[in-house]
Amino acid sequence: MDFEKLAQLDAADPLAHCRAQFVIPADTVYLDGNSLGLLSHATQARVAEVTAGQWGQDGIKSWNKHQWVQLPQRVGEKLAPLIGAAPGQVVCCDSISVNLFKALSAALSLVKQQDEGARPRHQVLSTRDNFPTDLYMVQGLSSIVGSERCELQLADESELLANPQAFITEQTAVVLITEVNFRTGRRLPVAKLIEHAHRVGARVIVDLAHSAGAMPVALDAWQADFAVGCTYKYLNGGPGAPAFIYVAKRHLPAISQPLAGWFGHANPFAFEADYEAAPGIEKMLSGTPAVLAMAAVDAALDSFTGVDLQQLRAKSVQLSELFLDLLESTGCANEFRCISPAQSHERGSQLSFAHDDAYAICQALIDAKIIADFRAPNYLRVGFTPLYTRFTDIGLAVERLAQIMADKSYLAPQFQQRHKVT
Ligand SMILES: Cc1ncc(COP(=O)(O)O)c(C=O)c1O
Ligand SMILES: Nc1c(O)cccc1C(=O)C[C@H](N)C(=O)O
Repeated sequence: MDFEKLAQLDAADPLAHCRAQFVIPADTVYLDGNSLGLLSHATQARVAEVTAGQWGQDGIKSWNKHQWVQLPQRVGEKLAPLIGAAPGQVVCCDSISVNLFKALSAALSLVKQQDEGARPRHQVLSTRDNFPTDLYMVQGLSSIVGSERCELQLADESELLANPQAFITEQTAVVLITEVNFRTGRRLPVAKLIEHAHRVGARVIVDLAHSAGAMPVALDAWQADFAVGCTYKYLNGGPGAPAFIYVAKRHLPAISQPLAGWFGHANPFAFEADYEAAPGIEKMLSGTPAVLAMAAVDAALDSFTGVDLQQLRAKSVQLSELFLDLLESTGCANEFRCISPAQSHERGSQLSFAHDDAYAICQALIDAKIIADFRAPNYLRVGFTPLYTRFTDIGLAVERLAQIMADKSYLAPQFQQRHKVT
């Protein structure tokens, strides 16, 4: 491994300075930011301040004094430029799953209004290989409103991309699409799918779980209708950090959502018996914000200040290409089947490899302080977070992977037992 050359790449990296903002686990190469991003020093300090300083010293006064009440909007506005959204369209709240439920209901009622009395369409089109929670939320909503109002229709991802018109039809009410496939890392052409959907009057919900903070996203330019995403992956908001939801401004006056909690009320502190939705994006809120967790997200987003997202994407591609090149040069690439697309523009910020012993290989890698992850049935995933992953890290990861494959140390009994949840 030519570590001198890798050090030169690190020295020339315009984002190299970002790494110092993070707490990097000792002697560890962390390639799992696609599942849980690392802690930043600023986040650590903010959580301490909000806990001891604000909650500890100011108690209940903090809702006003430290503007806890406005956190969902404030964090939403801070996040908006990272996903290509103009102000007034994003709030931070709940989980992706819960936000999907709200977005699905809102999108279906929007299409019903638009179809005015004609037999309302009810199909929600998604991909079979989507992250399961996305599909479960459609199934859950369907069990409440009935399949005549909401019915999940599944398409094979490759077939949908090859022939979108065959799947996105006049019967389609909503297209629910995740930009980057969590298993394969395949990046779907969202703008093109939105165009197809709009042509037949369908609305689109985009799941940005594996996009936000990893690459430029252009929700407004794409004319997306709704979007959801999490903050615990590439945005480094922390375990279980609250998610976000985007609603295009043009839809805000017409839409409503069923989880109509008091934080979405036009005047929450009037404590009125009747619900009146807030006029703006606040109507997507439900209950009290998780202040400590949201404060962590707020601080984590500061590490994107001054970061050019095109540069971020360029580094992500460079890191993934380097991984593939180095793996090839070690001679062990052919032991794996790379299930991620060959072309970098068709990938997110991860690579996935199929191998019968992927679970054990992943455990052996973790034991060697290379943090990757495993997804059933047999995929090894490595994620690249351009803010803190160095080119040198890729060299170390591939070197150790090659070693594990050469000495077959992954066959040791301690790596075989499947007892881990992630
Ligand atoms: C594409 C996608 N959607 C949704 C989720 C999860 O959503 P939630 O925040 O509700 O756990 C994940 C990963 O956890 C994901 O990869
Ligand atoms: N959200 C997660 C969790 O609460 C526990 C373990 C993993 C996760 C994940 O984020 C999984 C992730 N969406 C994935 O791509 O597999």
